[in-house]
Amino acid sequence: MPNNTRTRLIAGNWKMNKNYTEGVQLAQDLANELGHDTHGVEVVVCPPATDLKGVSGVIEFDRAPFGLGAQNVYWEASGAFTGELSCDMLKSVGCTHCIVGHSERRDYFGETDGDINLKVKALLAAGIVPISCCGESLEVREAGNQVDFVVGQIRADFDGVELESGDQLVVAYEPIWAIGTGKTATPEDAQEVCGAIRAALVDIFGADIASQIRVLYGGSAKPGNVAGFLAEEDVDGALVGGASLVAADFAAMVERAAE
Ligand SMILES: O=C[C@H](O)COP(=O)(O)O
Repeated sequence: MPNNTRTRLIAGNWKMNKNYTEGVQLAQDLANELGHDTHGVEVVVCPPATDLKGVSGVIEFDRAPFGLGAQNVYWEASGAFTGELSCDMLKSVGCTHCIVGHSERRDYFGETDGDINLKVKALLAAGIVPISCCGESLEVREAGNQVDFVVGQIRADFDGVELESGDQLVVAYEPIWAIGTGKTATPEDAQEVCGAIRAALVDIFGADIASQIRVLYGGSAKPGNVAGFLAEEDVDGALVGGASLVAADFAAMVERAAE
């Protein structure tokens, strides 16, 4: 278990996988694998928008021990924004968390730090916990600029953001070169950047709040390597892509986090 007071968090990002029927099935399989006790580890799954209501039903009726997160949100409350979802819509289907700033949204859909800043503020105002992603490209890492780059993202994404407590926000460090590639950062690589993220959070929010914000590692995390990341002082969990699509693997990661 961690030597700090932060509750470990294992979050699954299903990305654009699993239709409604498959998503409900995966949630039920995960509920069966986990049983009713996650031994002090918080678990969240983030299915595609079309699956949210169905997975919410599994959480409610099967008493599944995980929370529900969306993968995206728009900051306006309502109106003519075709294709977008508001915070209120996410809340109405039971979302407690929402991923923002994933590198896939930044790279493929042109999301900027300014967009992410507005999304973080809208989610906080709605009482939804943002899982705010950051991470450097291979080019940035090879130039040795990963810490400066990620701290710059954090400062821009949280500019003007105010928190009352550290459990309102989660940060996920995901080096882009490690996402879905099978190449993982080493635990030491993760700690270098997650430690710098924590220091930046202290600067932005103050030491008390920053000490309670969970910082996750993401990028080819799986049952066989997650314990190494969790052993690092500033890594409080994982944001899991591919391995979250296999109930037994994701449950095994939760088990590792409980050890
Ligand atoms: O949000 C999750 C990350 O992009 C990691 O994905 P991955 O575990 O498939 O590498």
